[in-house]
Parts: sequence; structure tokens; C-alpha cells
Amino acid sequence: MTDQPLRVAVLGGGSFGTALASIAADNGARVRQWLRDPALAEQINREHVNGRYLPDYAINPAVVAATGMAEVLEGADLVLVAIPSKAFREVVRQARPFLAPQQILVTTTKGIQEEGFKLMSQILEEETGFAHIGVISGPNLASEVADKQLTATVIASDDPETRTRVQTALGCDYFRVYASNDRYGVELGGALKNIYAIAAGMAAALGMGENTRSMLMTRALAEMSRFAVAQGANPMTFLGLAGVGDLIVTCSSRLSRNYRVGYALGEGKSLDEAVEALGQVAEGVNTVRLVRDKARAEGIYMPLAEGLYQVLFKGVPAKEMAKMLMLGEQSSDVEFVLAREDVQRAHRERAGETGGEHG
Ligand SMILES: NC(=O)C1=CN([C@@H]2O[C@H](COP(=O)(O)OP(=O)(O)OC[C@H]3O[C@@H](n4cnc5c(N)ncnc54)[C@H](OP(=O)(O)O)[C@@H]3O)[C@@H](O)[C@H]2O)C=CC1
Ligand SMILES: O=C(CO)COP(=O)(O)O
Repeated sequence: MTDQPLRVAVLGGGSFGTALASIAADNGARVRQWLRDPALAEQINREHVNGRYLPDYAINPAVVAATGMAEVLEGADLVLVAIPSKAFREVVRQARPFLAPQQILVTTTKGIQEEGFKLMSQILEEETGFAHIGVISGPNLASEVADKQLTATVIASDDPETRTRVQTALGCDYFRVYASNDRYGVELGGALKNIYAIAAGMAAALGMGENTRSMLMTRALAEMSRFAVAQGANPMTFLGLAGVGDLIVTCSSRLSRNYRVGYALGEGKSLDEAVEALGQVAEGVNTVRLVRDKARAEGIYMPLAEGLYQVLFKGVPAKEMAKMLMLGEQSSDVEFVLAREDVQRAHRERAGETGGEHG
């Protein structure tokens, strides 16, 4: 490493991308941020504020925003990609001609691509073939990060250089960066928890209490872990910041967009109305459909994901679904302390009883 400051490029002008750009600049990096809206880029450069996504927070004046990929990526050591999953591959393809193999590429996006059920770091890998690939995930509501509330995140990568570079670039007295080598588990946790944040928002709007929220979060963790195990992932990763940590924050806060969509649904809005009123992406809406379909296809017992799917896309009233879930078979609490054969037998019996249906 030379003495010159780390050069960080952020792709995306949304709230989390902006918050991370500002941290990196606080830490002394040279920071360039790519976004497609020239007026917003100009506002960031002139007023040091992102009026569309983070209007109440000052951005470090050293962050330079631009709409040209080439100038943003030129010489970057670390590239953070903070683009919603639907547009992620398209933007990485736009960036590809200006990327080089020694660069570190890190996704912050908590979503899943429908084709092939791909996570974003897999897209980074597929589109570039580079070796330094990572994921940032954790309980990181962007506006709280921008407000410098004490926060922790996880950088997950099987590449040690990626982990240490990101810890150096972003770690500071209000943002702790823990490392993990379980990239898949960390990324999966971030995507899955959005499903349950929608359910938690809905429950809150329906006047359900704290016992209910606690039950929901804990059973969500059980369900997420079951899904992870079926995908060959290590469920222990979900005990960390990117699993239970993120589940707690997004199931508890109106700052979460997924929670807010759920809340609007609980108030009686249609899914289209709820999404439109939000005006930003709530990844969980798409994720619940993809995960529910995969769970059905692979016989993974996920009653909450199935129930939420029925409410969102099949018009089942949320209260009715909650009642049905409460009357469903009373299964075991922590499956991992049971013998594997007992868990498998219980799942087989349940599948037999319901004819393979969930819920
Ligand atoms: N916000 C949060 O609290 C956190 C978010 N995350 C994750 O990080 C990801 C990115 O988050 P965040 O910064 O919040 O993003 P936002 O949803 O706030 O903003 C999305 C950004 O992506 C841009 N974008 C969307 N579609 C395209 C496209 N087709 N081409 C180019 N640019 C596009 C938007 O541009 P435009 O404005 O022009 O549409 C905007 O700059 C999210 O998917 C989320 O899962 C992770 C932790 C916290
Ligand atoms: O992931 C987040 C906080 O960790 C942000 O959640 P939302 O996308 O629901 O706002």
C-alpha cells in the first residue's frame, strides 16, 4: 500500500450509498459517487446534501458526485454497489468496462435476482470474474448511519484483503465493521429479514402487541435458519448482526421501508398503494415471492413467508392469516437442539398432513 488515500467509488445515490460515501470521506478516503440524476449530483456537490434520499443530513463535502461511470471508477481501490436488486446487474454491466481485477467490489444490496435466485455478490462475480468480492450487511438504517448513531455492520468475504480494506475504509468511532468469511450466509440473512419486516409492520398497524412482535421475530429466525440450512448455508451466521441484528431493527422501526410497506398494508392500503406511497424500493415485496416459491419447490416449511405471500398477492386478509398461523401445527422451538432425525420426521409428517402445502 502507498501513502495516498484510499480511493472509494460508490455506485448509487440512494440513502445507504450516500451514508457510506460520507463515512469513507470522514475517514479520509477520496470518494466519488455515481448516480444517474444530474440535478441530484449537482446538489450533493454544491450543498453537500442529498435532498431526495437523505434531506436532513449533511454529507461530507469531500464526496464528489457525478453521472459519468468512467470518472467515478477511475483509479478506485474499493467499489461499493448500492443499487436495488432489480437494477443491480444492469448497473454493474454499465460499470464493467471501467473496472479492473485488482479492485475490491462490495455489494450493500439486500435483495435477490429472480432468474437463478442469485444474490448480488454472485452477480458481481458473474459479471466481472474478479477475486475481491464482498458483502456489507447488518442493522444499518441509513438515516441513523447518516446521523452518526452508534452502529455496527458486517463485511463478509472469503477474501481477507476485502475484509480488512472495508474495515479500514468504513470503521470509525460511530460505525464498527465486523468481519465474516460467510459471504453467502450474511447476504442471505439481509435479504430474508425484509420479508419479516413487512409482516412486523403489518402486525403493528393491526394493533398487535409486543408479545406478538417477539414471537414473529423469533419464529422468523427459525424459518430463515431452516431455509439457510436447506441451501447448504450455516445458520449460526444468523445469530450475528446480519441475521438477528438486522431482523430486530427492521422489524421494530418505522425507518425501515419494508416495515412501512407492511404498516400501510395493515392500515388497509393495497400493495400497489403501499409501494407507491413509499416512493422507494422495499426489497421484501419481491423477496417474499421468490422465497415462497423456492420453499414450495424444495419442500421447506416456511409458514410465515407463505402467509405473507397469501396476504400480499392473493388478497387474504392479514388478520385472517394471523389466526390461521396461530392455529397451525405447534412445532418445536429451537430445531437445532433437536436430533436431526426428529426434525426431519416432524417436517415429513407436516408435509404429509398438508399434502405439501404450507401455512
Ligand atoms: N436504506 C437503508 O437503510 C439501507 C439499504 N440497504 C440496501 O442497500 C441497497 C441500496 O440502498 P439505498 O442506498 O438505500 O438505495 P435507495 O433505494 O435509497 O436508492 C436507490 C439508488 O439506486 C438508483 N437506481 C435505481 N434504479 C437504477 C437504475 N436502473 N439505474 C441506475 N440507478 C438506479 C436510484 O437512482 P434514482 O434516484 O435515479 O432512481 C438511487 O440512487 C438497498 O437495496 C437496500 O437493500 C442496506 C442497508 C440500509
Ligand atoms: O436493511 C435495512 C436496515 O438494516 C434497511 O431496511 P429497509 O430496506 O427496509 O429500509
